[in-house]
Amino acid sequence: MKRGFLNTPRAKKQIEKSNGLETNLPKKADSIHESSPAIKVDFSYKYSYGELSETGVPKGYKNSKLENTNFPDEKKAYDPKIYIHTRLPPRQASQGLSNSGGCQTECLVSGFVKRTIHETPGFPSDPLPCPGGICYRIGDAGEKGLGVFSTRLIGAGELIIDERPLIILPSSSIFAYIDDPNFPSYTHEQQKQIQLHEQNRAMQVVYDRMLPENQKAFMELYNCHKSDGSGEFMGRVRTNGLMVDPEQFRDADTTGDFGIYSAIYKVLSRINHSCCPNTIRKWHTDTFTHRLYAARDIPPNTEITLQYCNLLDSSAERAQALAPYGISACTCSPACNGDPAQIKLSSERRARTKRALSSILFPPKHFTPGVSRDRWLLPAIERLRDLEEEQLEGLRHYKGVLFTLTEAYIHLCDVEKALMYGRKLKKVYKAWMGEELDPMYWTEKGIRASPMYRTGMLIAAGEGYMRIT
Ligand SMILES: C[S@@+](CC[C@H](N)C(=O)[O-])C[C@H]1O[C@@H](n2cnc3c(N)ncnc32)[C@H](O)[C@@H]1O
Repeated sequence: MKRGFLNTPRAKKQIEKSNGLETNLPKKADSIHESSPAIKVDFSYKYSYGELSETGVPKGYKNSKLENTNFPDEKKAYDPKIYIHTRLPPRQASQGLSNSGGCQTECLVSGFVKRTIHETPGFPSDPLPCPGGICYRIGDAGEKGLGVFSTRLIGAGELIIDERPLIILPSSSIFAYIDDPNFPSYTHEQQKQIQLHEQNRAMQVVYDRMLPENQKAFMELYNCHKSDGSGEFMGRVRTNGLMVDPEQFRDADTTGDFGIYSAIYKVLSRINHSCCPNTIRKWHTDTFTHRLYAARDIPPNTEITLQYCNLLDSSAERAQALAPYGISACTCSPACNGDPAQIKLSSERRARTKRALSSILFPPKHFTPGVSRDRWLLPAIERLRDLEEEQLEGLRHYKGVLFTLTEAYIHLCDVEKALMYGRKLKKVYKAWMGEELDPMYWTEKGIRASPMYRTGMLIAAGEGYMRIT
Protein backbone atom coordinates (compact mmCIF):
# COMPACT_ATOMS: atom_id res chain seq x y z
CA MET A 1 0.00 0.00 0.00
CA LYS A 2 1.52 3.27 -1.03
CA ARG A 3 -0.41 6.21 0.15
CA GLY A 4 0.32 9.91 0.44
CA PHE A 5 -0.79 9.99 4.05
CA LEU A 6 1.13 13.10 4.88
CA ASN A 7 -0.20 14.78 1.79
CA THR A 8 -3.79 14.79 2.97
CA PRO A 9 -5.31 18.16 3.78
CA ARG A 10 -5.79 16.95 7.34
CA ALA A 11 -2.17 15.94 7.67
CA LYS A 12 -1.04 19.25 6.16
CA LYS A 13 -3.21 21.13 8.56
CA GLN A 14 -1.89 19.11 11.45
CA ILE A 15 1.74 19.44 10.44
CA GLU A 16 1.30 23.19 10.09
CA LYS A 17 -0.48 23.30 13.43
CA SER A 18 2.24 21.32 15.14
CA ASN A 19 5.00 23.51 13.76
CA GLY A 20 3.33 26.83 13.64
CA LEU A 21 5.14 27.08 10.27
CA GLU A 22 4.67 26.20 6.64
CA THR A 23 6.48 22.93 6.11
CA ASN A 24 8.19 21.36 3.19
CA LEU A 25 5.26 19.20 2.18
CA PRO A 26 5.64 16.39 -0.33
CA LYS A 27 5.36 16.96 -4.04
CA LYS A 28 2.07 15.91 -5.57
CA ALA A 29 3.73 13.03 -7.35
CA ASP A 30 4.34 11.44 -3.94
CA SER A 31 0.69 10.74 -3.56
CA ILE A 32 -1.48 8.22 -5.35
CA HIS A 33 -4.42 10.36 -4.32
CA GLU A 34 -3.53 13.30 -6.51
CA SER A 35 -7.03 13.75 -7.82
CA SER A 36 -8.70 13.51 -4.43
CA PRO A 37 -10.79 16.52 -3.52
CA ALA A 38 -9.64 18.59 -0.57
CA ILE A 39 -11.73 17.45 2.36
CA LYS A 40 -11.94 19.41 5.55
CA VAL A 41 -11.55 17.07 8.49
CA ASP A 42 -11.79 17.89 12.16
CA PHE A 43 -8.68 16.42 13.68
CA SER A 44 -9.18 17.58 17.22
CA TYR A 45 -11.61 14.97 18.44
CA LYS A 46 -11.06 11.89 20.54
CA TYR A 47 -12.75 8.68 19.48
CA SER A 48 -15.85 7.61 21.32
CA TYR A 49 -15.91 4.52 23.50
CA GLY A 50 -18.41 2.42 25.40
CA GLU A 51 -21.75 1.22 24.08
CA LEU A 52 -22.69 3.43 21.11
CA SER A 53 -26.20 3.07 19.72
CA GLU A 54 -25.11 3.69 16.13
CA THR A 55 -21.86 2.37 14.78
CA GLY A 56 -20.46 1.83 11.31
CA VAL A 57 -20.31 4.14 8.30
CA PRO A 58 -23.39 6.11 7.20
CA LYS A 59 -25.45 4.80 4.33
CA GLY A 60 -23.99 5.78 0.97
CA TYR A 61 -20.44 6.30 2.25
CA LYS A 62 -17.83 5.38 -0.37
CA ASN A 63 -14.71 3.54 0.82
CA SER A 64 -11.37 5.15 0.04
CA LYS A 65 -9.04 3.42 -2.40
CA LEU A 66 -6.43 1.18 -0.83
CA GLU A 67 -3.40 -0.05 -2.71
CA ASN A 68 -0.83 -2.51 -1.58
CA THR A 69 2.68 -2.21 -2.94
CA ASN A 70 5.58 -4.38 -1.96
CA PHE A 71 8.31 -2.48 -0.20
CA PRO A 72 11.58 -4.43 0.19
CA ASP A 73 12.44 -4.58 3.90
CA GLU A 74 16.15 -4.05 3.22
CA LYS A 75 15.66 -0.82 1.25
CA LYS A 76 16.38 2.28 3.32
CA ALA A 77 15.89 5.20 0.95
CA TYR A 78 12.19 6.02 0.75
CA ASP A 79 10.46 9.35 0.39
CA PRO A 80 10.54 10.62 3.98
CA LYS A 81 6.95 11.85 3.83
CA ILE A 82 5.26 8.69 2.64
CA TYR A 83 4.13 5.83 4.84
CA ILE A 84 5.42 2.43 3.87
CA HIS A 85 4.89 -1.13 5.00
CA THR A 86 8.02 -2.88 6.13
CA ARG A 87 9.00 -5.76 8.36
CA LEU A 88 11.78 -4.89 10.79
CA PRO A 89 14.45 -5.88 11.52
CA PRO A 90 15.04 -7.21 8.00
CA ARG A 91 14.86 -10.99 7.84
CA GLN A 92 18.54 -11.85 7.47
CA ALA A 93 19.60 -9.75 10.43
CA SER A 94 19.17 -10.33 14.12
CA GLN A 95 17.29 -13.57 14.43
CA GLY A 96 18.40 -14.08 18.03
CA LEU A 97 15.54 -14.99 20.31
CA SER A 98 15.38 -13.90 23.92
CA ASN A 99 12.57 -14.94 26.24
CA SER A 100 9.99 -13.84 23.74
CA GLY A 101 11.50 -10.89 22.04
CA GLY A 102 13.14 -12.01 18.85
CA CYS A 103 10.29 -11.71 16.38
CA GLN A 104 10.06 -9.46 13.34
CA THR A 105 7.72 -6.51 13.61
CA GLU A 106 5.20 -5.53 10.97
CA CYS A 107 5.64 -1.77 10.64
CA LEU A 108 3.68 1.02 9.00
CA VAL A 109 6.16 3.89 9.21
CA SER A 110 7.12 6.99 7.27
CA GLY A 111 10.17 6.82 5.02
CA PHE A 112 11.78 9.29 7.43
CA VAL A 113 11.27 6.97 10.39
CA LYS A 114 12.48 3.93 8.47
CA ARG A 115 15.72 5.74 7.71
CA THR A 116 16.05 6.89 11.33
CA ILE A 117 15.67 3.30 12.49
CA HIS A 118 18.28 1.99 10.05
CA GLU A 119 20.70 4.78 11.01
CA THR A 120 20.38 4.09 14.75
CA PRO A 121 23.79 2.88 15.97
CA GLY A 122 23.65 -0.83 16.74
CA PHE A 123 20.42 -1.53 14.83
CA PRO A 124 19.53 -4.35 14.57
CA SER A 125 21.00 -5.90 17.74
CA ASP A 126 19.51 -8.93 19.44
CA PRO A 127 17.07 -8.39 22.31
CA LEU A 128 18.70 -8.71 25.74
CA PRO A 129 18.39 -12.08 27.45
CA CYS A 130 16.99 -11.93 31.01
CA PRO A 131 19.88 -12.94 33.29
CA GLY A 132 17.74 -14.99 35.68
CA GLY A 133 15.58 -16.62 32.95
CA ILE A 134 11.84 -16.13 32.48
CA CYS A 135 10.35 -14.59 35.60
CA TYR A 136 6.72 -13.99 34.59
CA ARG A 137 3.60 -15.85 33.51
CA ILE A 138 0.35 -14.74 31.92
CA GLY A 139 -2.59 -15.65 34.14
CA ASP A 140 -6.04 -14.82 35.41
CA ALA A 141 -6.28 -11.31 36.89
CA GLY A 142 -9.93 -11.53 37.93
CA GLU A 143 -12.10 -8.66 36.74
CA LYS A 144 -9.19 -7.26 34.76
CA GLY A 145 -9.13 -10.31 32.48
CA LEU A 146 -5.68 -11.72 31.93
CA GLY A 147 -2.60 -10.19 33.50
CA VAL A 148 1.12 -10.82 33.93
CA PHE A 149 2.49 -12.17 37.23
CA SER A 150 5.93 -12.72 38.71
CA THR A 151 6.97 -16.36 39.10
CA ARG A 152 9.73 -15.52 41.61
CA LEU A 153 11.13 -12.56 43.48
CA ILE A 154 12.19 -9.98 40.90
CA GLY A 155 14.70 -7.59 42.42
CA ALA A 156 14.41 -3.83 41.87
CA GLY A 157 16.26 -2.95 38.70
CA GLU A 158 16.03 -6.45 37.23
CA LEU A 159 15.14 -6.88 33.55
CA ILE A 160 11.76 -8.63 33.25
CA ILE A 161 11.41 -8.81 29.47
CA ASP A 162 12.94 -7.25 26.36
CA GLU A 163 10.21 -7.66 23.76
CA ARG A 164 9.86 -6.85 20.08
CA PRO A 165 6.41 -5.68 19.05
CA LEU A 166 4.03 -7.56 16.78
CA ILE A 167 3.11 -4.27 15.10
CA ILE A 168 4.29 -0.64 15.00
CA LEU A 169 2.01 1.97 13.46
CA PRO A 170 1.27 5.70 13.74
CA SER A 171 -0.60 6.64 16.93
CA SER A 172 -2.68 9.33 15.33
CA SER A 173 -5.47 8.71 12.89
CA ILE A 174 -3.62 10.05 9.85
CA PHE A 175 -2.86 6.56 8.68
CA ALA A 176 -6.41 6.38 7.37
CA TYR A 177 -7.39 8.35 4.30
CA ILE A 178 -10.81 9.72 3.34
CA ASP A 179 -11.84 9.99 -0.32
CA ASP A 180 -15.57 10.60 0.05
CA PRO A 181 -16.39 14.24 -0.93
CA ASN A 182 -19.50 14.11 1.26
CA PHE A 183 -17.40 13.67 4.39
CA PRO A 184 -17.94 17.21 5.76
CA SER A 185 -21.70 16.79 5.58
CA TYR A 186 -21.72 13.88 8.03
CA THR A 187 -22.31 14.47 11.73
CA HIS A 188 -19.35 14.61 14.07
CA GLU A 189 -19.98 11.10 15.37
CA GLN A 190 -20.43 9.77 11.82
CA GLN A 191 -17.09 11.33 10.86
CA LYS A 192 -15.43 9.54 13.74
CA GLN A 193 -17.03 6.28 12.68
CA ILE A 194 -15.73 6.77 9.14
CA GLN A 195 -12.24 7.44 10.45
CA LEU A 196 -12.32 4.24 12.49
CA HIS A 197 -13.70 2.31 9.55
CA GLU A 198 -10.91 3.53 7.25
CA GLN A 199 -8.27 2.84 9.88
CA ASN A 200 -9.63 -0.63 10.32
CA ARG A 201 -9.32 -1.17 6.57
CA ALA A 202 -5.75 0.16 6.60
CA MET A 203 -5.01 -2.16 9.54
CA GLN A 204 -6.33 -5.10 7.49
CA VAL A 205 -3.43 -4.48 5.10
CA VAL A 206 -0.99 -4.51 8.03
CA TYR A 207 -2.60 -7.67 9.37
CA ASP A 208 -2.49 -9.48 6.02
CA ARG A 209 1.27 -8.94 5.85
CA MET A 210 1.93 -10.32 9.34
CA LEU A 211 3.49 -13.73 9.97
CA PRO A 212 0.76 -16.28 10.80
CA GLU A 213 1.94 -16.78 14.40
CA ASN A 214 1.90 -13.00 14.93
CA GLN A 215 -1.57 -12.72 13.40
CA LYS A 216 -2.76 -15.34 15.88
CA ALA A 217 -1.11 -13.59 18.85
CA PHE A 218 -2.62 -10.26 17.77
CA MET A 219 -6.15 -11.61 17.37
CA GLU A 220 -5.92 -13.27 20.81
CA LEU A 221 -5.33 -9.92 22.48
CA TYR A 222 -8.12 -8.33 24.45
CA ASN A 223 -10.47 -5.88 22.75
CA CYS A 224 -12.31 -3.41 24.98
CA HIS A 225 -13.73 -1.48 22.00
CA LYS A 226 -16.26 -4.00 20.75
CA SER A 227 -19.28 -1.71 20.79
CA ASP A 228 -17.98 1.64 19.58
CA GLY A 229 -17.36 1.00 15.88
CA SER A 230 -13.62 0.45 16.19
CA GLY A 231 -13.72 -2.85 14.34
CA GLU A 232 -11.77 -6.01 15.10
CA PHE A 233 -8.35 -4.55 14.30
CA MET A 234 -8.65 -0.99 15.57
CA GLY A 235 -10.37 -2.24 18.72
CA ARG A 236 -7.28 -4.26 19.55
CA VAL A 237 -4.94 -1.43 18.56
CA ARG A 238 -6.81 1.01 20.80
CA THR A 239 -6.83 -1.45 23.71
CA ASN A 240 -3.25 -2.64 23.55
CA GLY A 241 -1.04 0.04 21.98
CA LEU A 242 1.93 1.35 23.98
CA MET A 243 3.60 4.56 22.88
CA VAL A 244 7.09 4.27 21.36
CA ASP A 245 9.44 6.86 22.87
CA PRO A 246 9.11 9.85 20.48
CA GLU A 247 12.60 10.99 21.43
CA GLN A 248 13.91 7.97 19.54
CA PHE A 249 11.81 8.26 16.43
CA ARG A 250 8.88 10.24 15.13
CA ASP A 251 7.79 11.64 11.76
CA ALA A 252 9.78 14.58 10.41
CA ASP A 253 8.72 18.11 11.37
CA THR A 254 6.21 17.02 14.02
CA THR A 255 5.71 17.91 17.66
CA GLY A 256 3.21 17.12 20.39
CA ASP A 257 0.87 14.19 19.83
CA PHE A 258 1.38 14.22 16.09
CA GLY A 259 3.86 11.96 14.27
CA ILE A 260 4.37 9.50 17.10
CA TYR A 261 4.03 5.71 17.02
CA SER A 262 2.33 2.94 18.96
CA ALA A 263 3.39 -0.67 19.36
CA ILE A 264 1.44 -3.81 20.17
CA TYR A 265 2.99 -6.78 21.93
CA LYS A 266 2.29 -10.38 22.76
CA VAL A 267 3.33 -10.10 26.43
CA LEU A 268 3.61 -6.39 27.28
CA SER A 269 0.09 -5.81 25.96
CA ARG A 270 -1.17 -8.25 28.61
CA ILE A 271 0.06 -6.06 31.45
CA ASN A 272 -2.67 -4.29 33.38
CA HIS A 273 -2.63 -0.74 34.67
CA SER A 274 -1.81 0.38 38.19
CA CYS A 275 -1.64 3.90 39.62
CA CYS A 276 1.39 2.57 41.59
CA PRO A 277 3.06 0.49 38.84
CA ASN A 278 5.97 -1.74 39.78
CA THR A 279 7.84 -1.44 36.47
CA ILE A 280 9.71 0.98 34.21
CA ARG A 281 9.51 0.51 30.45
CA LYS A 282 11.74 2.05 27.82
CA TRP A 283 11.91 1.70 24.06
CA HIS A 284 15.29 0.84 22.47
CA THR A 285 15.57 1.31 18.71
CA ASP A 286 18.88 -0.58 18.43
CA THR A 287 17.30 -3.87 19.57
CA PHE A 288 13.87 -2.75 18.33
CA THR A 289 12.39 -3.73 21.67
CA HIS A 290 10.61 -2.38 24.69
CA ARG A 291 12.53 -3.23 27.86
CA LEU A 292 10.64 -3.72 31.09
CA TYR A 293 12.47 -3.43 34.41
CA ALA A 294 11.29 -3.87 38.00
CA ALA A 295 10.98 -0.41 39.61
CA ARG A 296 11.02 -1.95 43.10
CA ASP A 297 11.23 -5.50 44.49
CA ILE A 298 8.36 -7.59 43.12
CA PRO A 299 7.57 -10.56 45.39
CA PRO A 300 6.67 -13.93 43.81
CA ASN A 301 3.10 -14.27 42.44
CA THR A 302 2.59 -10.54 42.32
CA GLU A 303 0.89 -8.82 39.43
CA ILE A 304 3.30 -6.93 37.18
CA THR A 305 1.81 -3.54 36.28
CA LEU A 306 2.29 -0.55 34.00
CA GLN A 307 0.85 2.96 33.85
CA TYR A 308 -1.80 3.79 31.23
CA CYS A 309 -2.21 7.42 32.32
CA ASN A 310 -0.34 10.31 33.90
CA LEU A 311 0.23 9.17 37.47
CA LEU A 312 0.63 12.69 38.84
CA ASP A 313 -2.84 13.71 37.68
CA SER A 314 -5.63 13.81 40.26
CA SER A 315 -7.67 10.65 40.80
CA ALA A 316 -10.57 12.26 38.86
CA GLU A 317 -8.27 13.04 35.91
CA ARG A 318 -6.82 9.54 36.03
CA ALA A 319 -10.31 8.04 36.02
CA GLN A 320 -11.12 10.09 32.92
CA ALA A 321 -8.00 8.88 31.12
CA LEU A 322 -8.71 5.26 32.06
CA ALA A 323 -12.36 5.25 31.01
CA PRO A 324 -11.65 4.47 27.31
CA TYR A 325 -9.97 1.25 28.46
CA GLY A 326 -13.21 0.21 30.10
CA ILE A 327 -11.68 0.80 33.53
CA SER A 328 -14.64 2.46 35.20
CA ALA A 329 -13.73 2.49 38.86
CA CYS A 330 -9.99 2.12 39.27
CA THR A 331 -9.31 -0.08 42.27
CA CYS A 332 -5.70 -0.72 41.44
CA SER A 333 -4.03 0.74 44.52
CA PRO A 334 -4.58 2.53 47.83
CA ALA A 335 -4.28 5.76 45.80
CA CYS A 336 -7.61 4.81 44.20
CA ASN A 337 -9.50 2.54 46.57
CA GLY A 338 -8.20 3.35 50.05
CA ASP A 339 -10.42 5.18 52.53
CA PRO A 340 -11.30 8.78 51.57
CA ALA A 341 -8.65 10.22 53.91
CA GLN A 342 -6.01 8.05 52.26
CA ILE A 343 -7.14 9.04 48.77
CA LYS A 344 -7.00 12.71 49.78
CA LEU A 345 -3.50 12.28 51.20
CA SER A 346 -2.41 10.48 48.04
CA SER A 347 -3.82 13.26 45.82
CA GLU A 348 -1.98 15.88 47.87
CA ARG A 349 1.32 14.04 47.58
CA ARG A 350 0.90 13.60 43.81
CA ALA A 351 -0.10 17.24 43.33
CA ARG A 352 2.98 18.37 45.35
CA THR A 353 5.19 16.15 43.20
CA LYS A 354 3.66 17.55 40.01
CA ARG A 355 4.23 21.14 41.16
CA ALA A 356 7.83 20.31 42.03
CA LEU A 357 8.61 19.00 38.54
CA SER A 358 9.49 22.45 37.31
CA SER A 359 11.48 23.58 40.34
CA ILE A 360 15.27 23.46 40.47
CA LEU A 361 17.36 23.35 43.63
CA PHE A 362 20.47 25.50 43.95
CA PRO A 363 23.09 25.10 46.67
CA PRO A 364 23.68 28.20 48.79
CA LYS A 365 26.66 30.37 47.83
CA HIS A 366 27.80 30.31 51.44
CA PHE A 367 27.10 27.89 54.23
CA THR A 368 25.95 29.61 57.42
CA PRO A 369 27.57 28.44 60.66
CA GLY A 370 25.08 26.65 62.88
CA VAL A 371 22.83 25.76 59.95
CA SER A 372 22.95 22.21 58.67
CA ARG A 373 24.86 22.13 55.39
CA ASP A 374 22.23 19.98 53.73
CA ARG A 375 19.25 22.15 54.66
CA TRP A 376 18.81 23.29 51.07
CA LEU A 377 18.16 19.66 50.14
CA LEU A 378 15.05 19.36 52.31
CA PRO A 379 12.61 19.89 49.40
CA ALA A 380 14.31 17.04 47.48
CA ILE A 381 14.15 14.76 50.52
CA GLU A 382 10.44 15.53 50.91
CA ARG A 383 9.84 14.85 47.20
CA LEU A 384 11.58 11.51 47.50
CA ARG A 385 9.46 10.63 50.54
CA ASP A 386 6.26 11.53 48.67
CA LEU A 387 7.29 9.42 45.68
CA GLU A 388 8.18 6.41 47.83
CA GLU A 389 5.03 6.66 49.95
CA GLU A 390 3.00 6.78 46.73
CA GLN A 391 5.01 3.84 45.32
CA LEU A 392 5.99 5.89 42.30
CA GLU A 393 9.52 4.53 41.92
CA GLY A 394 8.65 3.87 38.27
CA LEU A 395 8.52 7.59 37.44
CA ARG A 396 11.48 9.21 35.70
CA HIS A 397 11.26 11.97 38.29
CA TYR A 398 12.23 9.47 41.02
CA LYS A 399 15.53 8.86 39.24
CA GLY A 400 16.00 12.64 38.92
CA VAL A 401 15.50 13.33 42.62
CA LEU A 402 17.85 10.49 43.58
CA PHE A 403 20.49 11.91 41.25
CA THR A 404 20.23 15.33 42.86
CA LEU A 405 20.53 13.87 46.36
CA THR A 406 23.39 11.50 45.56
CA GLU A 407 25.48 14.15 43.85
CA ALA A 408 24.76 16.73 46.52
CA TYR A 409 25.82 14.41 49.35
CA ILE A 410 28.98 13.43 47.47
CA HIS A 411 29.80 17.16 47.23
CA LEU A 412 29.04 17.52 50.92
CA CYS A 413 31.37 14.54 51.57
CA ASP A 414 28.62 12.78 53.50
CA VAL A 415 29.53 9.28 52.29
CA GLU A 416 26.86 7.49 54.30
CA LYS A 417 23.99 9.50 52.81
CA ALA A 418 25.53 9.51 49.32
CA LEU A 419 25.70 5.71 49.49
CA MET A 420 22.11 5.46 50.73
CA TYR A 421 20.74 7.47 47.78
CA GLY A 422 23.31 6.18 45.25
CA ARG A 423 22.32 2.56 45.89
CA LYS A 424 18.67 3.39 45.31
CA LEU A 425 19.63 5.31 42.18
CA LYS A 426 21.54 2.31 40.83
CA LYS A 427 18.35 0.22 40.87
CA VAL A 428 16.37 2.50 38.59
CA TYR A 429 19.20 4.08 36.59
CA LYS A 430 19.78 1.25 34.12
CA ALA A 431 16.11 1.02 33.21
CA TRP A 432 16.10 4.67 32.16
CA MET A 433 19.60 5.11 30.83
CA GLY A 434 20.31 1.67 29.32
CA GLU A 435 23.64 1.33 31.11
CA GLU A 436 24.90 0.63 34.64
CA LEU A 437 25.41 3.57 36.99
CA ASP A 438 29.06 4.56 37.45
CA PRO A 439 30.45 3.13 40.74
CA MET A 440 31.45 6.69 41.74
CA TYR A 441 27.82 7.11 42.78
CA TRP A 442 27.20 3.92 44.72
CA THR A 443 30.42 2.40 46.11
CA GLU A 444 32.38 3.92 48.98
CA LYS A 445 35.65 3.59 47.07
CA GLY A 446 34.13 5.16 43.97
CA ILE A 447 32.61 8.04 45.92
CA ARG A 448 35.83 8.87 47.77
CA ALA A 449 37.81 8.82 44.50
CA SER A 450 35.32 10.97 42.60
CA PRO A 451 36.15 14.55 41.52
CA MET A 452 32.93 15.72 43.23
CA TYR A 453 34.03 14.33 46.59
CA ARG A 454 37.53 15.74 46.25
CA THR A 455 36.20 19.18 45.39
CA GLY A 456 33.91 18.88 48.38
CA MET A 457 36.88 18.11 50.60
CA LEU A 458 38.72 21.20 49.35
CA ILE A 459 35.68 23.34 49.97
CA ALA A 460 35.26 21.93 53.47
CA ALA A 461 38.91 22.73 54.16
CA GLY A 462 38.33 26.28 52.97
CA GLU A 463 40.60 25.80 49.96
CA GLY A 464 38.00 25.38 47.27
CA TYR A 465 36.41 27.84 44.92
CA MET A 466 33.31 28.01 47.16
CA ARG A 467 34.38 29.41 50.52
CA ILE A 468 32.42 28.44 53.58
CA THR A 469 31.82 31.34 55.93
C1 LIG B 1 -3.74 -3.87 27.45
S1 LIG B 1 -5.06 -4.81 28.04
C2 LIG B 1 -4.34 -5.61 29.40
C3 LIG B 1 -4.53 -7.09 29.35
C4 LIG B 1 -5.94 -7.55 29.49
N1 LIG B 1 -6.35 -7.56 30.87
C5 LIG B 1 -6.17 -8.91 28.87
O1 LIG B 1 -7.00 -9.66 29.38
O2 LIG B 1 -5.52 -9.21 27.87
C6 LIG B 1 -6.06 -3.51 28.73
C7 LIG B 1 -7.34 -3.99 29.29
O3 LIG B 1 -7.15 -4.68 30.53
C8 LIG B 1 -8.11 -4.29 31.49
N2 LIG B 1 -7.44 -3.59 32.61
C9 LIG B 1 -6.17 -3.17 32.62
N3 LIG B 1 -5.86 -2.59 33.79
C10 LIG B 1 -6.95 -2.63 34.55
C11 LIG B 1 -7.28 -2.16 35.86
N4 LIG B 1 -6.38 -1.56 36.65
N5 LIG B 1 -8.53 -2.36 36.31
C12 LIG B 1 -9.46 -2.97 35.54
N6 LIG B 1 -9.22 -3.44 34.29
C13 LIG B 1 -7.98 -3.27 33.79
C14 LIG B 1 -9.09 -3.38 30.79
O4 LIG B 1 -10.12 -4.18 30.32
C15 LIG B 1 -8.27 -2.86 29.63
O5 LIG B 1 -9.07 -2.51 28.54
